[in-house]
Amino acid sequence: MLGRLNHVALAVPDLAAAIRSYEKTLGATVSVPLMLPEHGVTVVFVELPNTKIELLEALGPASPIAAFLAKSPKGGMHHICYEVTDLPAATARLVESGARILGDGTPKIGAHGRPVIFIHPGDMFGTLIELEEVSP
Ligand SMILES: CC[C@@H](C(=O)O)C(=O)SCCNC(=O)CCNC(=O)[C@H](O)C(C)(C)COP(=O)(O)OP(=O)(O)OC[C@H]1O[C@@H](n2cnc3c(N)ncnc32)[C@H](O)[C@@H]1OP(=O)(O)O
Ligand SMILES: [Co+2]
Repeated sequence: MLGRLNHVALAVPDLAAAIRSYEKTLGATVSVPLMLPEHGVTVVFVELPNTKIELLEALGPASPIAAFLAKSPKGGMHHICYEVTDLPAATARLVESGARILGDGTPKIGAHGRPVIFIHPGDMFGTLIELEEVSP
């Protein structure tokens, strides 16, 4: 069921500062900021040879990142995203196993323009897990 690790997401209190640090200090290639109000985030991707780092800043008062930063003001690891080729089948297996799918339980379109879901961290041993559907 699981494919590649699509990204590791880090919540940051100041995206501009994080971009500068990744570009200047780590010499990274960072995408341009993308505002995604439907997710309550502004996001950039740090390209790595084997996966991506997603840097997330809160967008709007209802942002999940704002809630995260209220508990961890300096930021931190927010979620990891696995690729799957059949999101409906993966979702059905998770629901059948008793895991909670966050939001209204249906996929949203993520930053890559593909369907994503999130699994409640309480049902994944304390880590927020995102699944992103990719073509087989
Ligand atoms: C860029 C677009 C897209 C992509 O394409 O990649 C994204 O990645 S969007 C990213 C932002 N969107 C989301 O995170 C959506 C899913 N998240 C949520 O629904 C909520 O953030 C949450 C996970 C339900 C947490 O809600 P919150 O209100 O912040 O806290 P709760 O009190 O309800 O938390 C319950 C429980 O979960 C623990 N928690 C909270 N956040 C995390 C986390 N990031 N990782 C691990 N655990 C987390 C929290 O501490 C609570 O634990 P207990 O107290 O033990 O119950
Ligand atoms: Co993500």
